[in-house]
Amino acid sequence: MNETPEALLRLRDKIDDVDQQLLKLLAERLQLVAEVGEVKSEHGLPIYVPSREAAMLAKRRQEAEALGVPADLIEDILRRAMRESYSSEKDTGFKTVNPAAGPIVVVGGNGQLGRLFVQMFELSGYEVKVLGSKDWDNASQILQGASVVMVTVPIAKTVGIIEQLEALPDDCILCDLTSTKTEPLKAMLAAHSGPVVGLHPMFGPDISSFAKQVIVVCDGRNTEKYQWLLDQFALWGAKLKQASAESHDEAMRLVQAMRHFSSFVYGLHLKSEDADIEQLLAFSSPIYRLELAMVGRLFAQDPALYADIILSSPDALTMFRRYIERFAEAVTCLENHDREGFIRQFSDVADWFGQYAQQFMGESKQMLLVAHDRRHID
Ligand SMILES: O=C(O)C(=O)C[C@]1(C(=O)O)C=C[C@@H](O)C=C1
Repeated sequence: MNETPEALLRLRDKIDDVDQQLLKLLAERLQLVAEVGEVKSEHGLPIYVPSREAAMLAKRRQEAEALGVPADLIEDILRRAMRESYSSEKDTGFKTVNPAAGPIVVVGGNGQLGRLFVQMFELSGYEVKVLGSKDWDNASQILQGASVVMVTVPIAKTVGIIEQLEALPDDCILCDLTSTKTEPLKAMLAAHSGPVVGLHPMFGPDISSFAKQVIVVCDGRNTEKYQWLLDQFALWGAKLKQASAESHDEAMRLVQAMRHFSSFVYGLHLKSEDADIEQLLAFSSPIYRLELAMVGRLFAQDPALYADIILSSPDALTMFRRYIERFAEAVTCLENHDREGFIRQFSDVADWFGQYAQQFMGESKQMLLVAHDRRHID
């Protein structure tokens, strides 16, 4: 075995020194960000400030280039640092947008998503009560004086639970976090005569902060009375996207039902083919590794949740049938060795994607680079 040359050892020592200086600078940045968090929670300013980020990144990129440092390198580092900023600033707490609000009741607040909202409301200075499955005997007491009742229970139970809510204070905001919106919204409007809003957080409970996370908002009734709740979410850094319940549910057919179902079938196919995951991993290209991660992560989660998400999506099954037909047609095209036909269809789809194809090419390239950085090969 070759000895490590003395010159290399000396250079590595110097690199260690530089990395330690970087570490100290990062610690200093984190400390400043913690102070920013204090100032923001005192003044009620949002965690996420896209204009500041864009201006700062543009400036640093310019300065990097002047120093012969790749601009993408400093952007990667700063974006990663800002992810820490979001979660650090979250821990300092948030201004209470509506200090006069009575208790916030989270129905299903012991579930994972429920717990996340309980934590965020508490960090924002509200009194929070949980109405769990074992608390229904005391429901009227728990709901007394509530300013918000947030329903976050499994999809299949949502409408039943909403119908079970009785004696809500007239001006209390009734909202839900279910991943379908038409039926829950209808049920909420029927159960309550006060402000109603349907919400769908487009993320799972494992996020470290709400910064840049999307919440779909479907108006039910009395927008002006629930606006403070949306303002509170915005302070957490969330991006609110207004939609009708129907258009939301239609989009979810593709965003959720189709997405999860095709991952499920691909997993089923791998299992049925008795694929050797070790070998697939060893031979995988970066994009296949990402595909395995995307499919495999489904099977680390609750099957009942996915069954409910897929089954609750209106008309998803008829769409799956159309998908199978297209799949079969595409196979037939190949069986017929119709290379021209395949290329023609490919080009038609490419035209349909238009400029998004290039955009997705760029985005996925970035993801692949990050995934590759994390790779360790012995
Ligand atoms: O400058 C701010 O407002 C911050 O909160 C700090 C910071 C950063 O880490 O630089 C973090 C989040 C914002 O989106 C912008 C910048």
